[in-house]
Amino acid sequence: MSVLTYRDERLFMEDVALADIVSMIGSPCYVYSRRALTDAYRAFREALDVQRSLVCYAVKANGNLALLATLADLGAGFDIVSRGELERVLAAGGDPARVVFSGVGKTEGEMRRALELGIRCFNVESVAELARLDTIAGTLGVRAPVSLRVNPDVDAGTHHYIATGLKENKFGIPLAEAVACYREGSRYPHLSFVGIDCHIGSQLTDLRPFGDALDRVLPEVAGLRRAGVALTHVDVGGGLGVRYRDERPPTIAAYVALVRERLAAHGLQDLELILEPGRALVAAAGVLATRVEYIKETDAKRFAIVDAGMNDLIRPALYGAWQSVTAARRRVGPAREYDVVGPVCESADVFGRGRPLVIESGDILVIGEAGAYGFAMSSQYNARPRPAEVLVDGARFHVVRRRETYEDLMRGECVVRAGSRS
Ligand SMILES: Cc1ncc(COP(=O)(O)O)c(C=O)c1O
Ligand SMILES: N[C@@H](CCCC[NH3+])C(=O)O
Repeated sequence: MSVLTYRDERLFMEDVALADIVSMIGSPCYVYSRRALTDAYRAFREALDVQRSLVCYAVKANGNLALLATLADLGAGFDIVSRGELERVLAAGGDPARVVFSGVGKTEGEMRRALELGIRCFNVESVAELARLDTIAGTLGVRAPVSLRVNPDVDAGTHHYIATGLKENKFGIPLAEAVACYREGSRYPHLSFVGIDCHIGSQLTDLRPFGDALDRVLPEVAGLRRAGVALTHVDVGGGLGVRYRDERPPTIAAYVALVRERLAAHGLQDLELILEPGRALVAAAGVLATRVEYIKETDAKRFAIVDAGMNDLIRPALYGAWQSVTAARRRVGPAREYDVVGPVCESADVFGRGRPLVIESGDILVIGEAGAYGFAMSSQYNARPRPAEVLVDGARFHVVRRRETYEDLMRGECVVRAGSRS
């Protein structure tokens, strides 16, 4: 957890003690490091330097406006999958001309809004979607920029819930069918085929599947070029993994080097390169801080019951994902093993099993690598208001999303008693 360091006995993010944040704004809370986010973005930019390129942050990983604004200010583009994400990008000052729109189920309303704003490109995932986009662009009197998301039928070697590049997955268009669409592009008078896109899954810790996918897709791009269909960009999606426990994911530099080497091998180095990283930008920049409410010992187990639950961070419950658990105050004494569990009424509400800790009730625990798919996947299950989000910036911190209130829990609802007139 390089974003965190102990100073004396206290755990710091940048120059702020996590326990100080919690004592001021309460628990649980997500805490993000602006420096870590900026460093990760710059690592992509530096690796890409010599190639015309655009880093489109995958908003789904964490759509907090303060993080989006940080990335927009650095010049990032954005990969969105819904109108809601588009509105977030706009609210954060993102440039629609740097937005790519992915997703298998874009509605008419979403397409219309994105066309009116003049987004960079639609990553189209089916022939039916092509037809719909063509019609809507026609009614608006514009040409929609299109990149087909192809499904290369490659095993990403990741958790099967987050693998997207196999032919049985719902994502993308089979390669041969996509090639036919490009060749018959004139059938769609209101579309302009500008790029090709491929995203095979998330949390990839090996370069090989990325290389395999490129080796299937790029020869087709070269073939299309020979046939007179000149695309201007290749979008390689996201998916670069991070280290949660003992994984050894490739560095950003090694990943970018592989992509550039494959483009050059197929004579496509002049194409613009688009990337859609999510996790690799934000996972390590964030933690979830939570207080130990109770320590409970039974014949079978010792539990640390914390005030965050699976509704706040679902990855361990949903994927069996391992995330680090560290005490915000280092105590001396023998470590004991705890199952770190939340208050939610589900046996899956476990953040970690058998974790060695030296803690007392009231202590703050810090769940690491929680910046990606943490708050973004949170819910109010068990009628639990969602946590606050905080951005650390050097020695200062800002609440960038206030904790939800009990009024927030019931917002928009009303009571209708039997016999009421509508
Ligand atoms: C189309 C698309 N692009 C980008 C991403 C971001 O993936 P990751 O967070 O693994 O970089 C995803 C999510 O897997 C995605 O579905
Ligand atoms: N939610 C997943 C990643 C999904 C990626 C979505 N395309 C995770 O936490 O690992």
